[in-house]
Amino acid sequence: MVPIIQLKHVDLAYVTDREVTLALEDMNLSAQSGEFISLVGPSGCGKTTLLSLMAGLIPPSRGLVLLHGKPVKGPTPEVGYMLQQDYLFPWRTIQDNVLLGLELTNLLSKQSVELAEDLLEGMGLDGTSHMFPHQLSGGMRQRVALARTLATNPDLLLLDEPFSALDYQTKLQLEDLVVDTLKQRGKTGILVTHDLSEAIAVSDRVIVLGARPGKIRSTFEVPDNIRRAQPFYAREEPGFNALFHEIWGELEASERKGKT
Ligand SMILES: Nc1ncnc2c1ncn2[C@@H]1O[C@H](COP(=O)(O)OP(=O)(O)OP(=O)(O)O)[C@@H](O)[C@H]1O
Repeated sequence: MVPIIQLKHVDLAYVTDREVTLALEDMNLSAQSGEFISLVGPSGCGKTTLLSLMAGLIPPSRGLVLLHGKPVKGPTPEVGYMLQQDYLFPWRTIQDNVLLGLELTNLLSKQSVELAEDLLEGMGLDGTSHMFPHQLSGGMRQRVALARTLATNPDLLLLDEPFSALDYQTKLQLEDLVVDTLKQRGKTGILVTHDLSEAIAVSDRVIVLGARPGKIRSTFEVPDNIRRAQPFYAREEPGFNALFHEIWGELEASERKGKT
């Protein structure tokens, strides 16, 4: 099967008039449709850069980034991006925020309002359509951001630490919601996180990147019993702690290598 997203021998160098920073070197990565992958690694190893490449926000300096087997030429509605901050527009209603992506891509239709209502209901936010972002809690705003990302019906969702600014309870609830929503819709998710237990609880695979220039250091398949459990309960499954310690060891080794 053609992977939904694939990076082949990708280098990414940031060039400024002062210096060249090689953020990624010979990166090879692919995700199959419906998979959920987490990327973990030391600060500055290129995780966000990797998502920016997949989102078509920056082109690779070398190599290929392929979406459904075709080179990524720029941002596309097929790829959704969710960040740590919700970036809702404070002057727009919740409904208008949800519909922003459709509006920007000229895809608004008579059915759009209904779609926004359905998405908000799916996020447990019925009745908020005509409210404004400041009237919602941080967790609710992040749900609106998820609804907005889903409104354009992307095949691939890129998630850059979307839960890290939330309190612990809300974070666990949102992890469940995101995983459920993606599974139900058969979407692919790629999550960047600094929270290793979150990475294991939500993913099919956890990929550990080495210190800059980022490369894949190792890949861990999450066992079936953990994958099948809801993220909240996955943490209690047999084998969870052992896997956590194994990946933690890799992360520590990767950090140490970066400092030598
Ligand atoms: N626009 C840019 N111009 C120059 N260098 C950049 C730019 N963006 C990122 N970098 C550098 O590229 C490297 C990778 O950055 P990136 O943000 O992808 O790492 P990260 O793994 O996501 O980090 P963190 O976990 O701290 O968020 C870092 O050394 C960073 O300083």
